[in-house]
Amino acid sequence: MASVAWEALDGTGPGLGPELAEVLAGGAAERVVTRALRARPALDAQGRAAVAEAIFGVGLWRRRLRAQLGDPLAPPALLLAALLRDLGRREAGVAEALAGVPAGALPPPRPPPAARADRFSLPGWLDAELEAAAGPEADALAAALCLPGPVALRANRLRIEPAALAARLGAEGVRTRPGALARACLVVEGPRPNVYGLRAWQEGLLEVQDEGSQVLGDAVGARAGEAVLDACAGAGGKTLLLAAAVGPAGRVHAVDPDAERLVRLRTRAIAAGAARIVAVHGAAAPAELRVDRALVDAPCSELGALRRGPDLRWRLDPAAFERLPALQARILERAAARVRPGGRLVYATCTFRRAEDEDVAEAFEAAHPEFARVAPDAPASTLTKDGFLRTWPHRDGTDAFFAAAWVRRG
Ligand SMILES: C[S@@+](CC[C@H](N)C(=O)[O-])C[C@H]1O[C@@H](n2cnc3c(N)ncnc32)[C@H](O)[C@@H]1O
Repeated sequence: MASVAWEALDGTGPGLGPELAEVLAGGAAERVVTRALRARPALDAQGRAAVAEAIFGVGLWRRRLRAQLGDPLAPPALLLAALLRDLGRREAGVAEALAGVPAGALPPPRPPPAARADRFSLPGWLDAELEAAAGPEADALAAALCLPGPVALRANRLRIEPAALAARLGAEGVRTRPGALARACLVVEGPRPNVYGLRAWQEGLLEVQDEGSQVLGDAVGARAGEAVLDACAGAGGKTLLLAAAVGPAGRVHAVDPDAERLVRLRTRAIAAGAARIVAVHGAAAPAELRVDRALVDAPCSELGALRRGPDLRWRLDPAAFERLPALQARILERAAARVRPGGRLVYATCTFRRAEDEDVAEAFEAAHPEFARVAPDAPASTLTKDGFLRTWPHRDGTDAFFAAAWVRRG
């Protein structure tokens, strides 16, 4: 926050009240930022960045700013002034002028709040989830969820190996290092590039994909020539990784009830040179389909991906999580029926809620003795003592993911 060029808000900050109010009332910050920038076409790059940071920053840090101000009803412009002073480290007078509040409107600064929910600006229910999931590491997890995380890329191994891609990207001015956990991962070092403007992206050599998501795809352990079911394929993040793993002699069967996502998957598969490998089935796989491996990348509360949107935590309704375990169990059950004897089943989520992770996995195996738990195909550092997979933002620099794997006996 301190490194943002806040001075570029000069003249713009005082007009941001309606946009800040919209985000605070539950509007999606990404959309509000897009509209705010469209309404101010004369802004230069620094001005645009400062407006975006102001809206995202107030959206994310609202609870902390209210605590710092000692005022739960502080108006949006005062929250912006507090953001600039307390997190942006500007003088009070400068912060007030940039935010468009009267001089002296900010109360004297207070030390950072002691309570985790205030310090890391967490809704109370999320604070409790972090405590339950991470215990003594909850503070570190909370801190990591407040940062955007690195840009991770996946080399499309149908076309290029990671080392050769790193060289190509280097020639385009993008420095990367190999990911620590996933086979085809490169992590961008230095400033965030415009990935979609890169020649390498236009040639279908890479995808943007969190390293944890790549670890999940790798965990399926798909081999050349195999048939794999991607039972919750969505727009195909993992489908394309699996397509590269099975190669031209294999097949990935993509299923998802969201037709719009499947359209995007199809487009991406064409761009990646995987169109002949991926069979897109719609909401259900053909009744006779049997596969070597099945992945259930289940719909979930997505708490592990909260770094991706600064306002997400304030827009979630925890009451909506109640229905998830039953839905997850149903999808897992359906996918399990497609796995041939000796084949492998992987259940995955991007959340750290036990009710959607271990509890679903353990209930499944209790009902299905024909499935034996095995360690997911993943680096040892990501495996728990119970043989599940977990990645963590604060430990691994990835989103938080969970996976369980089984082999069908017989
Ligand atoms: C975590 S997302 C999948 C992300 C995707 N695998 C990827 O890597 O990009 C979960 C997906 O489950 C799908 N879904 C929701 N209900 C479902 C159901 N009953 N059966 C199968 N998939 C479902 C959603 O449409 C969503 O695309």
